[in-house]
Amino acid sequence: MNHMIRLAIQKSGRLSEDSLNLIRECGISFLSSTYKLKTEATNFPLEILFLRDDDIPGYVQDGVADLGIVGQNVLIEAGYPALEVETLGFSKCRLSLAVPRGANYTGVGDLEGKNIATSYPEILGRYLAGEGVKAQLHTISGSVEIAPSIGLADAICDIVSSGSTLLGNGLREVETVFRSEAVLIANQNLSAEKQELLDQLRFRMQAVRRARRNKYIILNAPIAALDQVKALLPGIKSPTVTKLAEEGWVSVQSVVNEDDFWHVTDQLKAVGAEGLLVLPIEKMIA
Ligand SMILES: Nc1ncnc2c1ncn2[C@@H]1O[C@H](COP(=O)(O)OP(=O)(O)OP(=O)(O)O)[C@@H](O)[C@H]1O
Ligand SMILES: O=P(O)(O)OC[C@H]1O[C@H](OP(=O)(O)OP(=O)(O)O)[C@H](O)[C@@H]1O
Ligand SMILES: [Mg+2]
Repeated sequence: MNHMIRLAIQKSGRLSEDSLNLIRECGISFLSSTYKLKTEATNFPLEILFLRDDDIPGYVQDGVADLGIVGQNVLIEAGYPALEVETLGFSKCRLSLAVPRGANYTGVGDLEGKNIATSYPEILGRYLAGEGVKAQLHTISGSVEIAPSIGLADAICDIVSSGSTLLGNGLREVETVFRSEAVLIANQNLSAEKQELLDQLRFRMQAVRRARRNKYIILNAPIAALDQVKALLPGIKSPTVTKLAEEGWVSVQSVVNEDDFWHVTDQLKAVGAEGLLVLPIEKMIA
């Protein structure tokens, strides 16, 4: 009986570093080198395959790999949405339509009858059908942003993050077609043993993600402001409150969401909190 689970990740590209970091932050150790396309973890029954990202959904669907990490854009384009089991919060980007900066564009209807270059004909085709627009799609596998300037297309649909590639190629983003982030995908017919390993991995990944989204905060506050501080820092169950040696003051320890951090800090200071210390959290198990 094979009790090892096989995870496919991108060999080199936008997903690689964050995928490797996530596995390591889950407490899994392994040796990796540029030339080795397969490695085994030393402290978890996990084998890691290093592949082109486009091949990962098909391999997981067929059971060649049990698990994979890919962008939702690649997963949906490949036609296997049901394989997704966990969003991972990195490699966030969008698939957008763009036209030459000077082109007259009033709405998606303007693309009727036009040539559009893309690496995502399935996702784009569905989007345009939903908008009732008929266009000619030219599928190219990379450097899509060059297409209008060499007369290959009137518009493009490709991945955008900062927008610098569009800017550098004289293009203007006009419609968001799809929003994407990295996801963990899994074969749908895993053995009971592999399902158990997947559950363990998901548990660890969730603890890592939760920890990344939160900070540990320690502060001093006058006892008179304690109720307001508690309301601002509810923590996981409730904050820890200990007396300071100085009369009339307490130390409060709690957890705060990164997104709320600056807003909450301003309010804490406004009610008299002092000496705030903020620490990263390594793992967070609810
Ligand atoms: N600029 C970006 N910012 C954030 N995420 C991105 C960006 N570009 C791509 N991604 C995400 O990362 C995934 C991999 O992108 P990458 O450019 O490395 O793919 P690729 O060139 O097709 O790689 P491969 O050689 O493995 O086929 C994309 O499918 C997308 O989900
Ligand atoms: O909006 P931006 O921040 O400029 O990012 C968008 C670019 O990033 C990706 O390409 P990448 O740089 O990964 O190169 P690739 O074409 O080799 O995949 C994507 O295909 C876009 O071209
Ligand atoms: Mg690819």
